Amino acid sequence: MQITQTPLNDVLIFEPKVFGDERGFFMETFRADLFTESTGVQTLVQDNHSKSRQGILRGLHYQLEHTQGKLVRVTQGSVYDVVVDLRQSSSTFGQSFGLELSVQNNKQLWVPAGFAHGFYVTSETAEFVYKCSDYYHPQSEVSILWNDPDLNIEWPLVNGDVPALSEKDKVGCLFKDAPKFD
Ligand SMILES: Cc1cn([C@H]2C[C@H](O)[C@@H](COP(=O)(O)OP(=O)(O)O[C@H]3O[C@@H](C)C(=O)[C@@H](O)[C@H]3O)O2)c(=O)[nH]c1=O
Repeated sequence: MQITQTPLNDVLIFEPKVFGDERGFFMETFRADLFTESTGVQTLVQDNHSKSRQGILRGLHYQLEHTQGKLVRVTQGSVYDVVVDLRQSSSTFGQSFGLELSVQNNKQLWVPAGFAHGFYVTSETAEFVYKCSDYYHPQSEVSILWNDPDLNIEWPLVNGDVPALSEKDKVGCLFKDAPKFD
């Protein structure tokens, strides 16, 4: 497993070593020892799996209570994945970082607690799988608008289209009005 830093504090990329042979491939996708050593997080308690069509954008989400760190990856297709640092004490507060996660590159992104997270599906369909450090808490969930003018995220929109959003994400809040972390 190769672990690399990103431009945002505490956001890490995990790249498993892939062993290919005539049968196909093998890779370790998660090891608690390496994970805890590099993130400081002891336990991941919930696994999620979603499937989306091309042009779907989910995000930018976070929970104010039961704040979740998320170890995210793609098991089919490709997405553009984005994180936003909402921690006012962080030197990268207010900055975003995006990268492609795909079944080809096998990259996993560690999204620490205190970040908003979202992704846009660039392949025909994509399956998205992630482990979370705390449980779903819809009462404290916040959605920030994908096209917030202050964040100015460069989504790689297919054919320049407007992304398809859930009703909740259509009425997301602006970054400037979003509740932040200390
Ligand atoms: C996230 C989640 C949703 N649900 C339910 C609620 C709802 O009926 C249905 C779909 O929920 P949503 O529309 O919120 O799903 P989705 O838009 O995929 O939400 C996810 O987006 C990405 C970007 C994240 O970072 C995740 O943490 C999560 O917020 O699934 C759960 O039961 N448990 C969960 O953990």
